[in-house]
Amino acid sequence: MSTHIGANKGDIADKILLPGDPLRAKYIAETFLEDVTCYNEVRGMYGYTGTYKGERISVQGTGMGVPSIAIYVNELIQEYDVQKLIRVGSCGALTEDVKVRDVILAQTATTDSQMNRMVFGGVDYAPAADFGLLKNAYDVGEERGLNLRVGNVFTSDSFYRDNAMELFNKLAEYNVLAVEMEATALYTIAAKYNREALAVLTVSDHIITGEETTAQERQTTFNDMIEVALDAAIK
Ligand SMILES: O=P(O)(O)O[C@H]1O[C@H](CO)[C@@H](O)[C@H]1O
Ligand SMILES: O=c1cc[nH]c(=O)[nH]1
Repeated sequence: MSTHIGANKGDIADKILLPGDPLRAKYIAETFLEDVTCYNEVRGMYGYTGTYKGERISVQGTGMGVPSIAIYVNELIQEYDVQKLIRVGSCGALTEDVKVRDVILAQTATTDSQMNRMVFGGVDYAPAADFGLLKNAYDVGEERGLNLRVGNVFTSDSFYRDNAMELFNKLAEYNVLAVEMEATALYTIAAKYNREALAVLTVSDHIITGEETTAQERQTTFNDMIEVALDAAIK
């Protein structure tokens, strides 16, 4: 057991999907995996291991925000030796050319989180996706005919902020495609331990146009995102 994960060594596969919502972890395990076992219920942050197309793979909820995902990613790497980590999350679009239901592969993650500043002092470290995983996910998405976008996302330390549009318009001007809350931490911690990481994100709403997806649409596009992530992980 690690501090926040109630699994024994060996219970967790070397490849893992990481949704923010633990109930999305349950949905992924029940819908896409076979021979599933639940290895974690600590804090209701469900974790499951099963097989996908014959390959062993796990899925673990991370909670929302940098401090929460950082706990799970640190423990998954240091205590359970996980090698490939793919976040599967939702995001809000910032640029006009990104549409709701699009799937975004986060090539890098701009952030206002203090996490890297605590490590690098005055240097602005640029957290980046693993190129092999990014390429796999892009190829898989293309084969499926999905409208995939690749680029910079903003990992925000707060969901609600004063004068949000001022910042969001500036980020859009610099071609930051969308806002979410975890990718930067995943990429930085994975880099520290020389592991492969990627964030695959579904656009659930558009910050600029106000467009939103219905629950049914979110389900369908989440399925596209999950299958891209699963196929990229085993490719
Ligand atoms: O859908 P998830 O993976 O939780 O991701 C997004 O949704 C949450 C905010 O509603 C934040 O965690 C953000 O990153
Ligand atoms: O607008 C959004 C949508 C999902 N996640 C976020 O952080 N913001």
